[in-house]
Amino acid sequence: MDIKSGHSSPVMTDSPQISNSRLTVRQSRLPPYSSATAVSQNNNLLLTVPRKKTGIIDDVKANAWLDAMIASSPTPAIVDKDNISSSDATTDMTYREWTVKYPSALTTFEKIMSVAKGKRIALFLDYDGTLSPIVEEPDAAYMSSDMRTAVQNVAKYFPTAIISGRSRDKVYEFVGLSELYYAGSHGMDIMSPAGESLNHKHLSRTVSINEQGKDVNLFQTASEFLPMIDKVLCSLVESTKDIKGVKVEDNRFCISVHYRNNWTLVAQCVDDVIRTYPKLRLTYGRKVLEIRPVIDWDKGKAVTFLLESLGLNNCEDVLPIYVGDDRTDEDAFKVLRDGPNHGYGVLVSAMPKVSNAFYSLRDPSEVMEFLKALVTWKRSLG
Ligand SMILES: O=P(O)(O)OC[C@H]1O[C@H](O[C@H]2O[C@H](CO)[C@@H](O)[C@H](O)[C@H]2O)[C@H](O)[C@@H](O)[C@@H]1O
Repeated sequence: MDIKSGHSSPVMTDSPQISNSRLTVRQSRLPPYSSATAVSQNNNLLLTVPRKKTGIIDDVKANAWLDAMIASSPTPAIVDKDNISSSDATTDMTYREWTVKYPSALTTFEKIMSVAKGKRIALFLDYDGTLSPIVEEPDAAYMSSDMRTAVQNVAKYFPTAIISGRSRDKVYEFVGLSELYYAGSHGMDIMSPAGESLNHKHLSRTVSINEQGKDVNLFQTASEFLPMIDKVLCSLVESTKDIKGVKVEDNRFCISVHYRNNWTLVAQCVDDVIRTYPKLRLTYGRKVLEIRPVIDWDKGKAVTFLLESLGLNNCEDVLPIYVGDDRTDEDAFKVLRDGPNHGYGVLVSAMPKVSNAFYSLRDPSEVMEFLKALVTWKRSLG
C-alpha cells in the first residue's frame, strides 16, 4: 500500500496490484462511485483503466469508482508494512491533521456528552472493522469477549443495534447478545430483541422464533429477491471457483465476493454474472465486491427505520450515534448529518478518509473505550 499525501486529501492506493491492469467493461453493472457514497444503477457504462503513462494515481483517479474501490481495499491486518513508502512520522502527522476535521470521539468525549446531556442516546454499531478487527479470513472475524461485555453494558442503558453487511444470522452468531437489535444484509433484514415489539407504519413485520424459542419481530425489505440472489450466488461460486483467494459469502439478501489477488479477473467474473440481472447492483468494500438488490434501502434507511419504529425519530431529546468504518456506513453518517434525526457519525479509521462522519476513532480498541466511556458517563448521572 502506498499513501500519497501530496494532495489536500491523501489517497490510499494498492498501486502494486493495479499498476499493469487494464479493464474495459461495457454495459456493465460496475458502478461509477462518487468519493464517499456507493450508489449507482447505471446500466450503460464504459469503464477503462488505462495502462500507466504518467502516473497510476492520476489514471485511477480518472476512474472514480475504481479509485474509491481501491482506496477502501487495504485492510490493516493484511497490509504489508514493508510496502508503506511514507515514514511512520509522516503518516502520523497526516493522521493528526485529519483529526482536526474529524476529531477523536475519545478526546472530545466531554464535548459530545455536553450535547447528549438531557437526551436519550440511540446507538448503532457496524460489525466488521468496528467491533471486530479486519482479518484475512472473513469467517474468523471474531469479537473479543471484552468487546462483547462492553456492548452488553452499553445496551443496558441505550437502545443498541448492530447494522452489518453480513447476514443477520452470521452477525448474531458472532455477537451473541439477544438484547440487541440486529440489521443484517446492509439493513435489509432487521430483527428486534425478544420481548421488544417493533412496529412500523409502512413496513409489515413477521414474527419468528429465536434460538431461545422466544418471539422476535422481523422486517425484511427484499424478500422477493431471495430466489434471484440464490441463483446468482450459485453462478458466482461456480465462475470464481478457480480464482485463488476468492471467497463467495452468502449474506442472505446480498452476496459478498472477497478477493485477495486478481481483482480485475474477479470484477470481470462478477460483472459477467450480474450483467443479466438488472434488478441487482454492485457495491464494494474492503477487498470485497457486494451484490445487492436495486432497492432504495441501505444502512442509512435502516437507521431511520429503527428510530421511527422505536418512536425516537424527530425527537429533540434523542441523540443517535452511529459508529462504523466502511463505505456502506457513509449512508448512515449522512442520514445523521443531514436528516431530521440529527446525530453523530463516528468513523473508525486509522487512515485519513473523506467521510460524512463528525468524529473518528482509530480502531476497534478505541471503539471499546468509547463504549465504556458512554457507560461510565451514564452511570455518573445516577
Ligand atoms: O457492514 P460490516 O459489518 O462492516 O460488513 C462488511 C463486510 O464485512 C466482512 O468483510 C470484511 O471483513 C472481513 C473480516 O475482517 C475481511 O476479511 C474482508 O476483507 C472485509 O471486506 C464480511 O465478510 C462481508 O460480507 C461484509 O459485507
